[in-house]
Amino acid sequence: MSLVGKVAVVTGAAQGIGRGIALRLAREGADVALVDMNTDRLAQVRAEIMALGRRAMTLVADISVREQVFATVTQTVEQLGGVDIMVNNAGVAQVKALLDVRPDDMGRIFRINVDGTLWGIQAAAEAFKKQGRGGKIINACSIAGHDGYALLGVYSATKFAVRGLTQAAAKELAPHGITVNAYCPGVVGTDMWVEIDRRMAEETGAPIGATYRKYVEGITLGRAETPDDVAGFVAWLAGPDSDYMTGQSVLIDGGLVFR
Ligand SMILES: NC(=O)C1=CN([C@@H]2O[C@H](COP(=O)(O)OP(=O)(O)OC[C@H]3O[C@@H](n4cnc5c(N)ncnc54)[C@H](O)[C@@H]3O)[C@@H](O)[C@H]2O)C=CC1
Ligand SMILES: CC(=O)C(C)=O
Repeated sequence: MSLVGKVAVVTGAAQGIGRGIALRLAREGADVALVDMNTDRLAQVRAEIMALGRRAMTLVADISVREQVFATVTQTVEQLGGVDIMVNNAGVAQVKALLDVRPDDMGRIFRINVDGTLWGIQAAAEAFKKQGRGGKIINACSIAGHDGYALLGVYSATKFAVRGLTQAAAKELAPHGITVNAYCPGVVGTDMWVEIDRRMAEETGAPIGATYRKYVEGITLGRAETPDDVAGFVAWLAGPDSDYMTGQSVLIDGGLVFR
């Protein structure tokens, strides 16, 4: 257990990849503050973590609102005694042809995926600097932050932006002992992909399930990714073995994209 005595904040922790990360960090010994807008599911994840013998708290917040993100970190420090790891995981997808995108389509997804990630970086960095013992910031990127995908163009743009923020923050925060990295999953069978598949069907006329199957067929390891596949890597990024790594957005996708 590499994270005993550490406190982590995980956004988008009520389900999917965020839930998987929160549980894995707790299994590695961390206490966890769970941030999301889905109150009921947050409470379930909190109960799961407490059953593992770790402390857990829930914080209902919209990560696109800067003050709310700062409040989650402040409350974590007050209630769990500090903060060592910030996982900026929450994000949303959007399926739309680029030529159909209008100004209203741009705002929300950028506010959540890009602004929300930056507010998380800022809030964590402020707390880490005050504590004076460094810290780990870990952002959710995607294969779509390495390649642009048809009908996922605006989403891809947000994830390329996350890579840029990750690199710049790594450079700005290194003098404070803070590392900043990102994980880039491939096709993880969460609610996000159920919705992507449904919207792809609407946009292309493909049957429900066909887009998901097509993406999965491209995975070298021959199966879709699970939240646990992502969580193990994030736990490594959160732990001491990644201390010499910063500014990286690492593909953890079963061999879907090769770089
Ligand atoms: N599912 C996949 O195949 C992949 C997902 N990702 C990224 O991983 C992250 C997690 O994805 P999934 O678990 O699949 O998604 P999901 O849709 O299953 O879960 C996302 C969670 O984030 C929360 N959330 C959304 N907007 C929020 C906001 N403004 N404030 C607070 N919480 C908010 C939702 O309530 C939900 O609990 C996202 O950043 C996504 O872009 C990256 C690559 C692949
Ligand atoms: C949801 C996501 O990032 C992809 C490209 O599958």
